[in-house]
Amino acid sequence: MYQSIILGSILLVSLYILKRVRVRNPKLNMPPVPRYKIPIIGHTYSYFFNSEEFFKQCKKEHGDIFSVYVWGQVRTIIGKGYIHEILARDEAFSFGRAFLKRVPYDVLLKNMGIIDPAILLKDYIFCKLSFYSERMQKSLYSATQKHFNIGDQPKVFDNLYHIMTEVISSPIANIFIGEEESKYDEIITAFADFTSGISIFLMVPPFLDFIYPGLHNYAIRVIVKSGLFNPAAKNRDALIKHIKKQVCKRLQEKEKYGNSWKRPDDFLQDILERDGFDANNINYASLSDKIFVFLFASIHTTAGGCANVMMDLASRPQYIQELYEEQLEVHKEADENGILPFEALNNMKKLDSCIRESLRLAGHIVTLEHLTLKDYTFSNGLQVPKDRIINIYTDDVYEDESLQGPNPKSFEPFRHVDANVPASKLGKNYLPFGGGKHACPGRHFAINEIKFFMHNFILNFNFRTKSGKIEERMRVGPLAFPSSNGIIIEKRVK
Ligand code: HEM
Repeated sequence: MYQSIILGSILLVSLYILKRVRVRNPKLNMPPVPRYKIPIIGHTYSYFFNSEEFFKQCKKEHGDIFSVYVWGQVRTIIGKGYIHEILARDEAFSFGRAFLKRVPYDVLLKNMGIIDPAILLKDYIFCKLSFYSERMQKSLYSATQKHFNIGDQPKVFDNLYHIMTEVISSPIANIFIGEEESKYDEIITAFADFTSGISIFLMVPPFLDFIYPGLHNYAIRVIVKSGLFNPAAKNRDALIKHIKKQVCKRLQEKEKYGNSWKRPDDFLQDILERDGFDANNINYASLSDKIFVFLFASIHTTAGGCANVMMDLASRPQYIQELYEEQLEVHKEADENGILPFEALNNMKKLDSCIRESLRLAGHIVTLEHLTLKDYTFSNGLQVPKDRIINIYTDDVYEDESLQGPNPKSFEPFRHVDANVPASKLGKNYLPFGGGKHACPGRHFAINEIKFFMHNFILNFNFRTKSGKIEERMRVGPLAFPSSNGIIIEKRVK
């Protein structure tokens, strides 16, 4: 027993020393590392429990680029002066590779094959935003009716993020696997459950990396492979069942109607045709994983964005009336079924500004994790090695008056109305969608969804926080998530 403890301790200390040697790579002009008191723990405590103050202090002492020692590894933090280098140099910094270190998609979606999600989405979905607008509105409207089904009495809703993953899963299912299958609760639950499952990978801090860098990733891969926690395996059967049903139906109809068959418009049909559809050899596991890969990117982010906008307004109900008046005016453009023309989105100026403000103040202190693909020298001469985790110090951007205007951290929903900067417009003072070549290609799609959802929500309901106070974001270390506290919703008397 004692022997194992002694051996274990020697191993830990050796690993620690080895890691420190790597931190001080003598060949590179590395960013400064602030002093820390406890070996192995390093800056982890301040990073996790006092991140806002900790990073302010680090920046004050060390400038725009510095490294911190957390979860047993060194990561480099990039302040506002150098963020553009990370976003512009995709040969050196990768958001996707850093994401894979946290979420093992290669194991979760092992049947996916090689695809470029951004290109597929651009080719098949984002070029048809106006075409999909009516379906997006209808499915958002019916999902809202279902999930915010209240009578004449006010009702409390807790955990908006959870509810919104179900609401947003509805238009996503409609556009990705078709109108018919999106009507099944089983599919909506599978989409939402997969999304919430993946978000857990991002929320769990990599404790095991204290023992050895990379051990956390190794452990989660084992857990996923063993099936102990695998949101894709859990929901794959449901997705395959519905895809199969659709594919069989489409094959039969195509056979029956020949050239007069009206091909359904959705992503499923697009990728079937793109992959040289062989009716006798359909790989359903591969098809389902190709759909899964888009779900987290499109549902988690948009549901979180919606939940934040709702909570920000519920916290400040004094702004809702002005937004209501704007939506009433916009709604005059709706047809007899309540469907707005695509162009009506441009007239929701105040709502758009409010959404931009909510995304701007999402609350992360550092975020947009990237991984270095090679040794890199910043324009100030500091260097980082290959395989280094890089975090962008977003709070540095959002608390800067010269970039944001007066009271930069206060939520002012109409701050952007006159500035002609819609919520989807990227800028060096606005980073929710990243930037550069890999800036989120789904941002217009996402903002449209949030606007259509909020349009109906504001027209139909009054809402306020249950606590009667401003609800802040839920903080997990330097990251922020929508508050899970309740809001009270009641039907608007028209
Ligand atoms: C409010 C909602 C959303 C937010 C905040 C968001 C945020 C982001 C961010 C920060 C990135 C990384 C950008 C970078 O590397 O610089 C990204 C990438 C991406 N997003 Fe979004 N996103 C949202 C909605 C969506 C939606 C609805 C879709 C798809 C329908 C989508 C698809 C993607 C894809 C495919 C990428 C990878 C782009 C690439 O690597 O080239 N996103 N998103």
